Amino acid sequence: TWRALAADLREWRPAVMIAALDCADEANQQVCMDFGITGFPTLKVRPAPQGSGTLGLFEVAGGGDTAVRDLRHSIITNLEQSHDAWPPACPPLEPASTDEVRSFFQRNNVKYLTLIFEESNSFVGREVTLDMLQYENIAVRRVLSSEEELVRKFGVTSFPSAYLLLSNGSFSRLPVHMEARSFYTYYLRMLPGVTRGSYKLNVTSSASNLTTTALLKHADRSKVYMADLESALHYSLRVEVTRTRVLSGAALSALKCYVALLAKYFPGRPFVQTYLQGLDSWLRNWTEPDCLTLFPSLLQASHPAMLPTNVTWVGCQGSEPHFRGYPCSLWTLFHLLTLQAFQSELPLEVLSTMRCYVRNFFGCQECAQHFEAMAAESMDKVQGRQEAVFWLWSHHNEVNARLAGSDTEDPKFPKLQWPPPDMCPLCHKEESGLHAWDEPAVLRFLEAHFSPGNIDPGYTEPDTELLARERATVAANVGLSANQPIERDGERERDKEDKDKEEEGKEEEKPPEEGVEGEMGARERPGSSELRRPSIVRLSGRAREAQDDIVDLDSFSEQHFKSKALRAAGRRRRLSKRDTLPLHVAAGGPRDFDYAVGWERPRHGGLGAWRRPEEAAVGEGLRRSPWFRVLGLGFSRVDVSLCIVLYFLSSMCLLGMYTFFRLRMRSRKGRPGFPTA
Ligand SMILES: Cc1cc2nc3c(=O)[nH]c(=O)nc-3n(C[C@H](O)[C@H](O)[C@H](O)COP(=O)(O)OP(=O)(O)OC[C@H]3O[C@@H](n4cnc5c(N)ncnc54)[C@H](O)[C@@H]3O)c2cc1C
Repeated sequence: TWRALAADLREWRPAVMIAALDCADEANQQVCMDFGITGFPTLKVRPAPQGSGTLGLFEVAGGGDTAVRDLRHSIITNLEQSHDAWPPACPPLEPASTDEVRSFFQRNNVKYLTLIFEESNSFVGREVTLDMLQYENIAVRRVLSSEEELVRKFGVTSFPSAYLLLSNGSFSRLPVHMEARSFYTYYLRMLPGVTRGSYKLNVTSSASNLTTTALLKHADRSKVYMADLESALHYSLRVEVTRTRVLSGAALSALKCYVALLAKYFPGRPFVQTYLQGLDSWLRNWTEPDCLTLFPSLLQASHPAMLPTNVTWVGCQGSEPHFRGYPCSLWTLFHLLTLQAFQSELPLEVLSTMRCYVRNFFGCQECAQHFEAMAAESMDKVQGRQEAVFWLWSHHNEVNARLAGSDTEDPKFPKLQWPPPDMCPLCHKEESGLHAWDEPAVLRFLEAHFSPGNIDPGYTEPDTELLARERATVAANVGLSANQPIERDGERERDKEDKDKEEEGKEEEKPPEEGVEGEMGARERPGSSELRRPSIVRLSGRAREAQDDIVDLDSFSEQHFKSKALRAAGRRRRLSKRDTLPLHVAAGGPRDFDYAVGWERPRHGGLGAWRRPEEAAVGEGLRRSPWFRVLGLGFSRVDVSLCIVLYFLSSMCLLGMYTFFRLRMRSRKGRPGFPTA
């Protein structure tokens, strides 16, 4: 549709230009967000900027099925409404008056004037005007049927009809076979003396059809690649979800379900799992009034929380950048999850989450509509876990069949009924001369193919490099060099001791909210009218105005890790006086945890399963510390100790005075009694 539209409006340049922007490409994420694109295809009209430089965007229509004619009409209507920013190269589109026509040749140096008589709701006149924009020696104006004087003068009997006026005052009706745009345009372009202008579109080299065909990575199609899965997570959470301007209601629930599912079943690297689990607990509770209190316990998890930010397609690599990639990885991810959830009590757990995700976030709107239609037809009928696996497999094959031979098919990776016979010979059989699937064999194949053991870590960034980079980022964020320990024993320790005391004093003096806010990003401040959001909620430029919540998963990871390091630094400060445990997480030293134990993770362990006893002890201490602050009412430890000492001394003093006076009283009472005898 868009290509047809661009071809149809080619002659309208320079008044109207059609440009395509690939919003599926992460490199265009910002500009697509600025334009408010939440799915594609979407068509936006941007009037040529004038003075103020404001965009003044308005949406014309969405949906690839909209007819080119309707889109063309919408563009004209929107052009006419944008009085403030009339494109400089756009001819007048409003109807001509009798006076204007009468004096036309005195004011314009052209050979021909074409008048198209039409009803007010007709677009032919304006379309032909724009079609002839690049042609010289001719002008086109529309005249409405209500312009009686002109209608009478030209003897117009039907609408639309076109009349050609010459500068000598003679006129004639255009002898066309059909009163239609293309017939008018063709006739006018053939007139003697009418020539095409010299307008040329400035095409920069980047706009030309240069495709960089990178060397294809070696991929074994019998494997599932972790690089594809992590790229899918990155793209879905950081690109696709953040396109949603208002994250509330159904979209928020869909995100929560999606993240909860990932946290539960995604067989990822431990730091990715920690990231997902952290995000899940945060999202799960963020509407509750006390949700933020759960966050500190998460920060005590010893594993760094991280989701790699690079996109690397391996099993989903296309022969050209616009083929395969993300949609392929999303299918792969959900197949994997249906099989990981095989023990789940809820057969629809994965499918309904996928349905919600696709409906709310999947950028390809056409795909989302097709998927929703399939889901509405039969998804609810799924009874058991095995049926859920089969439902996704068979419907994916349905999509493969529909798309085979379409222009979205990568010629190097044709759409097949999957798994093909060479991948799973036992999956195929013949029944009465027709192909049939052997379902038990298919299930066995799917279980093996989408098992964690079949996930190839190839092309993922090695854990050590990723963590080192992350540490460097965190260290930079907290103002330390990557190789510099946050604190060393001995000299540095003693030098810092006094400073520490000071800082501790200051820290203890802070009201309890501030201490917590430092870790969690935000908290309602007493006296502040505005409820501050956790720092993992980013307000995008546009959303900021409307105060819409956009969960910024990048900053979630960053903040999570950074605050963990900050907290650890604080914790270390306190611990360092008692022992000399090095702080490894941010210091770049050997890790005090072993996360590279493989891809498996404790299924039901949750966060606690990753915690070590000493962390639990430290956690206890930290959990108590806010109470200490509350009881201390802002006094430092020194203040409290002095109070206790003074209290003790004054008590002793009182006790001494009491004993002294009591003894004296006794001795006085006894003295007069002696001489009575
Ligand atoms: C929900 C959804 C709906 C979509 N709808 C459309 C649409 O309407 N129109 C459109 O043009 N594009 C649509 N797409 C994209 C399209 O389906 C492909 O994802 C895309 O064209 C890339 O194709 P591919 O060759 O990489 O393989 P994909 O079809 O994406 O498959 C990815 C991988 O999954 C495996 N696989 C293939 N078939 C199956 C199966 N039946 N069961 C299990 N695993 C399988 C293979 O290893 C394959 O490499 C949709 C994508 C999704 C996620």
